[in-house]
Amino acid sequence: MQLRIKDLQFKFKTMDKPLFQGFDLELAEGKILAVLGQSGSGKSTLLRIIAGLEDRAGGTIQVGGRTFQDRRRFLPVEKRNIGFLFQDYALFPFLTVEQNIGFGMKRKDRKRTEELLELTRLEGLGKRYPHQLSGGQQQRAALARTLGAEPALLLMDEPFSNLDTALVADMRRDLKEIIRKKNMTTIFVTHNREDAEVLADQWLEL
Ligand SMILES: Nc1ncnc2c1ncn2[C@@H]1O[C@H](COP(=O)(O)OP(=O)(O)OP(=O)(O)O)[C@@H](O)[C@H]1O
Repeated sequence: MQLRIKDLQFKFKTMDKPLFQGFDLELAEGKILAVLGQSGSGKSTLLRIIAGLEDRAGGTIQVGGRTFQDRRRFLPVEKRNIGFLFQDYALFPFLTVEQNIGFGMKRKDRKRTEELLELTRLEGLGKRYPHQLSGGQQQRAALARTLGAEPALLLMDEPFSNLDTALVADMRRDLKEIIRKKNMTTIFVTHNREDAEVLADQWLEL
């Protein structure tokens, strides 16, 4: 299993009831999990806990054989090697697409940058700045940057919510193909059951 969560416990200070209690989850390498559920059910919080952005969760989290947290340890976010794709793309506006992709890499590598540009169908657009790209291209550039860091797990929070509906079907297909080619273990949050139907191998209702 690429991801193992055992007996997760989590509650925000302001809450009476825990958001997670005795929660378990397993995901095999290369599989795509869709997380669905009503507003406020804890979807984004689950991603934040896995990424190490919430440090008060109980239980065990292991990714790629590494323990992110257990009773004794808590690995900080920067040591977890998690790829996070937000709905607002989070590209650096003052860096070109190539520079954005290079930013995530441990060692700058021209060849790998070119490969990622090709994989995300951005050949020839490497020298552009994010504002010179369409929404779908920005989304793919953000994915290329995230993949450049070779994450052990890819987390996406509502990856399609800022895209025009006309683009969503293409983007779903692109994303699926890219994730499959890279054999990326992926968790994504969505409100849209169609996203889950097209993209996911596994579903989780929170
Ligand atoms: N920093 C915080 N402090 C206290 N409560 C919080 C905090 N962040 C989120 N919450 C609460 O925790 C619950 C889960 O929030 P979360 O953002 O994980 O939900 P979600 O399922 O992603 O919702 P949505 O579908 O609306 O994005 C909500 O009730 C929210 O109000």
